[in-house]
Amino acid sequence: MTASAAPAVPLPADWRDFFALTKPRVMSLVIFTGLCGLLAAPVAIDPILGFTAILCIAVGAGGSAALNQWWEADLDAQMKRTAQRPLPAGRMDRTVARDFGIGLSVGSVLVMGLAVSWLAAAILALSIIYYSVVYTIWLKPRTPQNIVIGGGAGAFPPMIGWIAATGDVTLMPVLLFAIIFFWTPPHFWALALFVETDYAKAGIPMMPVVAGHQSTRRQILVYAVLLLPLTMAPFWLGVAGWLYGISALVLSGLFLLLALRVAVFRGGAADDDMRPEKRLFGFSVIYLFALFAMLVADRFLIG
Ligand code: HEM
Ligand SMILES: CC(C)=CCC/C(C)=C/CC/C(C)=C/COP(=O)(O)OP(=O)(O)O
Repeated sequence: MTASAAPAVPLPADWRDFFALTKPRVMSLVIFTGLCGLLAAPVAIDPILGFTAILCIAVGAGGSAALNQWWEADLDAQMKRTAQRPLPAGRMDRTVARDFGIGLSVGSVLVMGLAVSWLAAAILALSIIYYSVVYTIWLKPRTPQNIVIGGGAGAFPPMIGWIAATGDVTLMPVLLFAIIFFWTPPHFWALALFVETDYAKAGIPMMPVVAGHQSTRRQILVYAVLLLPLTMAPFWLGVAGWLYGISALVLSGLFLLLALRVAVFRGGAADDDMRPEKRLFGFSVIYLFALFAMLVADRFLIG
């Protein structure tokens, strides 16, 4: 465990620190994919219940992010990218962050269960435990495959949204899970390549630290190749229409080109020039937003 020192300085935590503790920028995509899962489902959910379900996904994701930072405060203090977070910067007491994380997590699961669906609540609980315990405490410090296995946590929200609307699991939510699962390694390894020195310093066995640049780049390419048929599957299987199919082809094609640039062409960039990686990371976020948005557009415009 990395939780130890309580800061000796006054703790001027305000609402901005609590908000930051929920990793709002990262979780925006988690919440968006959850909303898309709910809207893409073939059953229209009552708007108040739908809003409650999304709120629970947001609050649960935020709670698990707070627990992640409670556990990793000492690690975060060692990395430039994370050193200004509320805990390593000493603006908040650790137990407050822990209790905030537990409160949000438990509250979100209970409200989801009582108001929407206990199956959705169970999967929300599983995602929270997966991120804050299985990934953060167990996998992240132990194996370079941490995010491949841990990626499951972030892949559940569209499934939760779908179940909130329909009450059951069919092929489509499983495909949506698989898309995010296979998207996560290129998303994260691209970032890990350009912040690699930080992870090495903190002793975290991220893939670029353990396997080196070239091996990580090749693995990014493998996942990008797999993503193309996987994102096309809903169209091929007839569970999404042509608007989604064309969008998935274009978006996954671009993603693959950027991954090829990372692993093969490099567009003239030298090995230590991480511009191709930065571009792939930036596009990975736009890619997932756009893919899920087109899935919903397809459902409403094409049927
Ligand atoms: C185990 C899986 C994942 C890992 C290890 C990971 C890691 C990261 C890290 C370290 C960052 C930089 C964040 C920062 O310093 O602010 C980041 C950014 C981001 N991640 Fe992930 N991520 C994962 C999965 C996901 C998933 C599943 C989603 C959404 C579906 C997601 C969405 C985002 C977004 C939107 C950003 C950009 C935030 C910004 O605009 O700065 N990530 N990710
Ligand atoms: C509904 C629900 C519970 C969703 C959870 C979603 C989930 C798994 C998100 C993971 C994304 C994330 C913030 C990774 C950060 O990795 P890190 O914690 O290793 O990054 P850091 O170095 O920035 O702390």
